[in-house]
Amino acid sequence: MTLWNSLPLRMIRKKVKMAVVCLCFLLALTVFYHQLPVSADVTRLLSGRSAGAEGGEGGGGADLQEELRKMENKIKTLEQGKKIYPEVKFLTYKDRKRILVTGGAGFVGSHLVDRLMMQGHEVTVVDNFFTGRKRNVEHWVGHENFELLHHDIVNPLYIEVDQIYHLASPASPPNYMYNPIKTLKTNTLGTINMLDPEIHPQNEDYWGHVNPIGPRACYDEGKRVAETMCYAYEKQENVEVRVARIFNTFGPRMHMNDGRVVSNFILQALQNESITVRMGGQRP
Ligand SMILES: O=C(O)[C@H]1O[C@H](OP(=O)(O)OP(=O)(O)OC[C@H]2O[C@@H](n3ccc(=O)[nH]c3=O)[C@H](O)[C@@H]2O)[C@H](O)[C@@H](O)[C@@H]1O
Repeated sequence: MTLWNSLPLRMIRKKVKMAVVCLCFLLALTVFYHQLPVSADVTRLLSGRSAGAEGGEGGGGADLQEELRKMENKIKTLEQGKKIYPEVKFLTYKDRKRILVTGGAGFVGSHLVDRLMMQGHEVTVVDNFFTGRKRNVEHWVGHENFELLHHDIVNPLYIEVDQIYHLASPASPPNYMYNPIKTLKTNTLGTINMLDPEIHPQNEDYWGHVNPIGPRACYDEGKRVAETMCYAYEKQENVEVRVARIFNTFGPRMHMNDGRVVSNFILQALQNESITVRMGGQRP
């Protein structure tokens, strides 16, 4: 055995090797760190000095601090569960109305809700979500002027409001024909439940094609009875009533498979299909 290979010397050799490896690693780490674009800013931030103070130009540290402050505020807002809502007008107690919108989670109803909320009113939506979707009104959920109730208007609802917009009803043919009895109940019993006061949609010079037994009768007749009831309440109980008959409304939030003419046309056009015009275009 030579002196070089003796045990103490072998141990010293091992330690020297390890020290060289550690030094190389530290050297590589330092080079890598100085190549990171944020390293200078982080160093400045940690030492509390701005770029301007250090180099006499720029002010990048102050920008970074501003960004950090903004991010902190965002995190705080998220932690507090605060949501950013569309801007609403402020109405005084005298002008602000408590408004109930039945079917407010539906296509037309949800746009009405947007308008009323932005005008500064207190809005309560009642919907059984048969065709409506929470997502149509989710941008208001949690707002102090907004309330969403999962309720079927066929059952009475005791709630004190100044106005009611009554839109709860399946509107597209496949939906209202799915359960004709329920459609009739919603438009008759549901309307009675809401009459105190009442406003509901359907150009008043249109008198329709009356067919009390056809597949669409559940909707048509239901709406007719609902109108008759509204005016009976107006005459007998002095309930202030407005009736709006809307036709073939279309726009954002409409169901793709709504089944009515405009959405059918749009869908067919988008799919590069022929557009279906029934009865020689006499009626949609
Ligand atoms: O064009 C029209 O004449 C129709 O316009 C709108 O209907 P629309 O918004 O197009 O249809 P949907 O998106 O299906 O909205 C109806 C809402 O009523 C709700 N609904 C339906 C049925 C029911 O029993 N209860 C109830 O709350 C649905 O969930 C839905 O949110 C009105 O809501 C209908 O009353 C009207 O008949």
